[in-house]
Amino acid sequence: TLSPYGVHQKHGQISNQRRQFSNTYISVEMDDATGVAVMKMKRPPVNSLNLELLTEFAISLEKLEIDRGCRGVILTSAIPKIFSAGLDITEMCGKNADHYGEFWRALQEMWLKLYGSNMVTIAAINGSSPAGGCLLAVSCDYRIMADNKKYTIGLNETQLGIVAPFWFKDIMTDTIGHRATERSLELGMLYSPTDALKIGLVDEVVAEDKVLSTASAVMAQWFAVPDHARQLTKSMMRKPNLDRLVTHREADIKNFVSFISRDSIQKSLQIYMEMLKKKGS
Ligand SMILES: CC/C=C\CCC/C=C/C(=O)SCCNC(=O)CCNC(=O)[C@H](O)C(C)(C)COP(=O)(O)OP(=O)(O)OC[C@H]1O[C@@H](n2cnc3c(N)ncnc32)[C@H](O)[C@@H]1OP(=O)(O)O
Repeated sequence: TLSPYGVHQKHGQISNQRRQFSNTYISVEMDDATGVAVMKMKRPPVNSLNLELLTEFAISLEKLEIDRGCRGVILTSAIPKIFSAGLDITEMCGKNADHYGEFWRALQEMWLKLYGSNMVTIAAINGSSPAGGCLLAVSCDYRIMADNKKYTIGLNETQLGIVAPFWFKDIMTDTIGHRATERSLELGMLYSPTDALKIGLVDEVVAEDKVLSTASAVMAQWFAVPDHARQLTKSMMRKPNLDRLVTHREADIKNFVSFISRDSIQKSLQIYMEMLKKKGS
């Protein structure tokens, strides 16, 4: 068995088989010849992360983690122009405290599995990726974004009147540095692919039709490093952030539930949702 922190040598299976498994909101295609799984989010219209999607995400990753043929995952979207719109705001509006708690625990669980994965994880960001969408991307080992100035990525929570939790902030800081994170989070900034590349929020920007092929090529480079050495290094780099959430998990849930239940926060989220709906009509 693998713990989120454990280290496990994956043996690639040589075969030409492609295996697929699909849930309601996640589909996975596993290529046994390469050891790479392509995991696609497919929740129209914008891949917003609801309880079901988060649960399926965590289960799919868990399945791949224990699959000895799988050494790497490319995370992408089946929805054109959108990677993920972040957390489903309707999960944080007008529900009761038990629901908020369950939702937040599912988000934590998904993140512990993704960020703590022993596999090589590459985000193929083929569309907009605000807030929780950005969290998914920065939790991967490498980020490739489609070159389209209409797409944005960043932690824009403050624009909704909410606050990115400490573990979002920690990995953003690890990715782009303290000063850039401070400014970015306070202002709730969303970056174009070119600007995201400049600050190191993504690692590469490529033509839209090259995102997946580039992800496969990068995966091959990462596979050239012996798994055990790469995994031990990843674990050493990420363990403090994982431990911090595990240690403070219940307090983090309590804090989220109490914050999101406030009347003023509910009002802010409702106004934001109305603004989104108006924009769309
Ligand atoms: C103590 C800690 C406390 C709190 C921490 C909480 C952390 C929160 C993290 C988050 O992730 S919050 C979510 C932040 N997300 C956003 O701000 C993105 C909002 N969406 C957009 O900007 C755009 O929708 C888009 C993703 C850029 C796509 O634009 P497009 O024009 O293609 O689509 P449209 O805007 O028309 O949306 C279609 C449809 O989808 C609904 N929608 C969009 N985003 C969300 C969402 N995140 N949750 C729920 N629903 C969403 C939108 O209202 C439209 O619905 P309609 O068709 O019924 O009008």
